[in-house]
Amino acid sequence: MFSRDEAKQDDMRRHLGDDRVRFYVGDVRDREALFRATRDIGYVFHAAALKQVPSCEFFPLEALQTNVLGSANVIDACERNGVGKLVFLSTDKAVQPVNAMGMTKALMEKVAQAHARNNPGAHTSVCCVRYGNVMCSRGSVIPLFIEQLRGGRPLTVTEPAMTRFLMTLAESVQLVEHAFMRGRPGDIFVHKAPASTIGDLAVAVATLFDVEPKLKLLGVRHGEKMAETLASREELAHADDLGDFYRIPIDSRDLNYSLYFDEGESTKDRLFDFTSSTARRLGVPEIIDLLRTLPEIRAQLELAA
Ligand SMILES: O=c1ccn([C@@H]2O[C@H](COP(=O)(O)OP(=O)(O)O[C@H]3O[C@H](CO)[C@@H](O)[C@H](O)[C@H]3O)[C@@H](O)[C@H]2O)c(=O)[nH]1
Repeated sequence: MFSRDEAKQDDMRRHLGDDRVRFYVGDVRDREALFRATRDIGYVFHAAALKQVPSCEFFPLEALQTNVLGSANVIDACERNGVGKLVFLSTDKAVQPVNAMGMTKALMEKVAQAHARNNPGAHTSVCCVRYGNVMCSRGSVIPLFIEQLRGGRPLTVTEPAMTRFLMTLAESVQLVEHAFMRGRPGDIFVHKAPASTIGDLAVAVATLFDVEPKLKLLGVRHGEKMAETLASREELAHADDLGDFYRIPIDSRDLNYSLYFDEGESTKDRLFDFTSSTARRLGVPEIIDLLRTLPEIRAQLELAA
């Protein structure tokens, strides 16, 4: 476990109570600290990131240093220490990005793909997963809505028609496991997640906690999109459909495009971006059913009972 936050590490150390887990305090910006932490390690899951959209808008160079240069450092440390497999965690906000967080995550994906393309015999195989919103993750909108309900306050909704993909933590872990088991160098894996509007999500959370929903509209925040995209049509044109997932392989052509003149991409015209406004849309009853499956929500419902 390598991270900057010693308090969270301490919580996890107590929670796991397992001396096979080693903890390193450090920052992915620090190459030597990473090098020390990846010694004698078989596999690495790289989740370190600046991930809050508004704060990255105010401090884009901080996002660049952690999300792009830090990720390059992770690859470098893994290569130097002979780590076999590396999975990068990315986000739907990296596709056709409009905010600094998404732009830096898009560049992180490019760093992983360039490593795969430029080093065909590399010891370390790097692939990526792209998440949508993980329901109930720390600092996200569902725990915020619950806190607002508990305080008897209205739910602050940015824009009711805005849509987001909904993924459970269990599904996001499955996606990482899938990439870990099946990923080839440079692949990007995407879960075919359903989506909802934020207005419906707010109503579903209030209904579940048996409160008459009252919404306070905030307006779209810095750097937000009305809908997110998990895979672009250009990517889907050459993606493999794996049932619950798409695998997007690297474009392995070299820079000599004339060699590929005849290949064309005839399927592209028939495809659409996979976005949270075109994905399977969950209505309020379906969102409630999904919320009921989450351990965090169950615990909150027991508290409220
Ligand atoms: O008071 C609030 C806060 C947020 N929202 C909306 O709720 C949705 C989700 O917001 P939030 O939970 O803050 O997540 P995002 O800003 O979408 O970003 C999260 O989800 C991304 C995946 O899309 C991850 O990459 C990010 O790290 C993670 O913070 C968005 O449509 C917001 O506009 C509200 O309506 N009211």
